[in-house]
Amino acid sequence: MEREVQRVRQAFLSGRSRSLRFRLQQLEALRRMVQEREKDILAAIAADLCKSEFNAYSQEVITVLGEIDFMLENLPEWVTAKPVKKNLLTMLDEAYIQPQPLGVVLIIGAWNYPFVLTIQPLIGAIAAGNAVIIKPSELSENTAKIVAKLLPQYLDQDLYIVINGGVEETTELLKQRFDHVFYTGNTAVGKIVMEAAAKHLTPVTLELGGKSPCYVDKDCDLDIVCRRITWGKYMNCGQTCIAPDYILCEASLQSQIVWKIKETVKEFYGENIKESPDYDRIINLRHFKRILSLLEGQKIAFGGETDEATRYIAPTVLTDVDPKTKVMQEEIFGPILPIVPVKNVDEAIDFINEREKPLALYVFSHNHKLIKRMIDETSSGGVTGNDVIMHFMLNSLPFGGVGSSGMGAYHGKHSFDTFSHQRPCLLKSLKREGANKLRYPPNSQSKVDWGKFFLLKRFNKEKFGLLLLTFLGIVAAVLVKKHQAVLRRKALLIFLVVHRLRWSSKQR
Ligand SMILES: NC(=O)c1ccc[n+]([C@@H]2O[C@H](COP(=O)([O-])OP(=O)(O)OC[C@H]3O[C@@H](n4cnc5c(N)ncnc54)[C@H](O)[C@@H]3O)[C@@H](O)[C@H]2O)c1
Ligand SMILES: CCCCCCC=O
Repeated sequence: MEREVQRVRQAFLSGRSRSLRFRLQQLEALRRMVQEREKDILAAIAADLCKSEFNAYSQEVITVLGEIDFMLENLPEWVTAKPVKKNLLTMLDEAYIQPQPLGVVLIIGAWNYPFVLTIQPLIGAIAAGNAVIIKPSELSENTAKIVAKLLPQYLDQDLYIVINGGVEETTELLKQRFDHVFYTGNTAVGKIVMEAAAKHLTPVTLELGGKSPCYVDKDCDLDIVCRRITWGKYMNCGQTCIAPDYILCEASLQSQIVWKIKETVKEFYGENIKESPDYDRIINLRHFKRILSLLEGQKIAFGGETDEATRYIAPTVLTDVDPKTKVMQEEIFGPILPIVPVKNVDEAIDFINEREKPLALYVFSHNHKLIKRMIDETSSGGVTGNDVIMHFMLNSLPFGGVGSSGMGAYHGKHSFDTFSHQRPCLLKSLKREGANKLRYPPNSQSKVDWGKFFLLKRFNKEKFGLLLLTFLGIVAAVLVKKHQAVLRRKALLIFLVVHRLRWSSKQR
């Protein structure tokens, strides 16, 4: 493992990942890979999650292609140095921020969207000029294999490598020194990753999970609300980090919501859900059993049918759920939707604030003020009002958690920033030492007054005249510097005229 990381570091130190041209080439090659090998990629995702090719394409491949296009379009602008505002002390100097790559980045992916959750961070890391080691999730083994097979066929083989393996390999990998670790997965492992990274003082981005609440106000079009919730909850069989985990609503809405979600499930997946190509399966038996255990003691309004052999769990809704029960203590990450009745929006806000900060928050209401209030009075990684999931799709929005749902963010420019160091650069001249002497010892009241003037723009009245004079001197110096060429030409002209006149008078 050490040797592998060393090889990638050497490739980074060669400097070839840094040029804009190289980054664009690699991103274009990655796009070619996705387009030319689309069938293989879709087949691998399908094998891991019993997913149709349509679903795999629209949930994963589209996002990857969109992200590459966005990077290619904007990268030339992002990589350029950005001049910054200057103060009186630096007005004659050059000051700018230069984004630079961090170095060798480790990306640890999760299994639930196994392609997009490893390739989208990779796009950001390449765009920022880094070398990358990718560790896909071992649970989605088909996608892990295809990623390991295809990337070396299209990308630089020493700068971007895939290491496959489980807990043992990841533990070993995490002992190495990286310049950034980007982890997607559960919160418990997030702590392990952060602890390992801390040993090298390596910064981390943690894309974690949590229970994302969904508040449904009574001032709503429930048909539309329930269609949107049904789509976001049962997509990928509920195995979505930002799926609405549970519904909070007034008790009077409960039965209507149950009825409308049930009708929508029929509309989406037909009478025989098991036969629907649009309904996926649970990743493995461990998760299947974990999800089933959440149903114990609950009132099932509809759904609840299961098939262990195919890891099928029907879209399920639970009503009158007691917040103290197991289903409300951990992230569900499956197709079970509890409804927890609350008295009003105040109680919903308190309910959310009494728990860990979620990855997403959803609020449905015609009342815009109510949505704004929920946003102002709660905290979560991201928010979508009157819909679910959709903030993930807009790459101008940073995607990430807060508190126990994660730290840091990515997507679009936010990925570029995550994988870059914003290097502050100040370029001074070795001239103008007079002004610089003010900061050298021995110190004095007069030097402090100068400091106040330059940095705080505060004047000592007695010395105001002197300061004004100095300021005018600086302005004059700036003007002289700016018009140096013109002045030099004028002086030369005067010199020539004077000499000519003296020469003429001598002749006479
Ligand atoms: N915020 C996001 O973008 C996002 C996206 C997807 C999933 N998630 C969250 O991830 C969770 C589901 O994923 P998961 O954790 O089951 O995925 P997982 O089991 O695939 O684990 C994620 C990664 O961690 C590694 N790993 C597992 N145990 C480890 C250990 N002990 N030490 C070091 N590495 C280890 C795995 O090899 C894998 O690459 C959910 O909580 C979900 O909300 C978050
Ligand atoms: C439709 C794509 C959603 C991806 C969400 C990522 C977290 O699981």
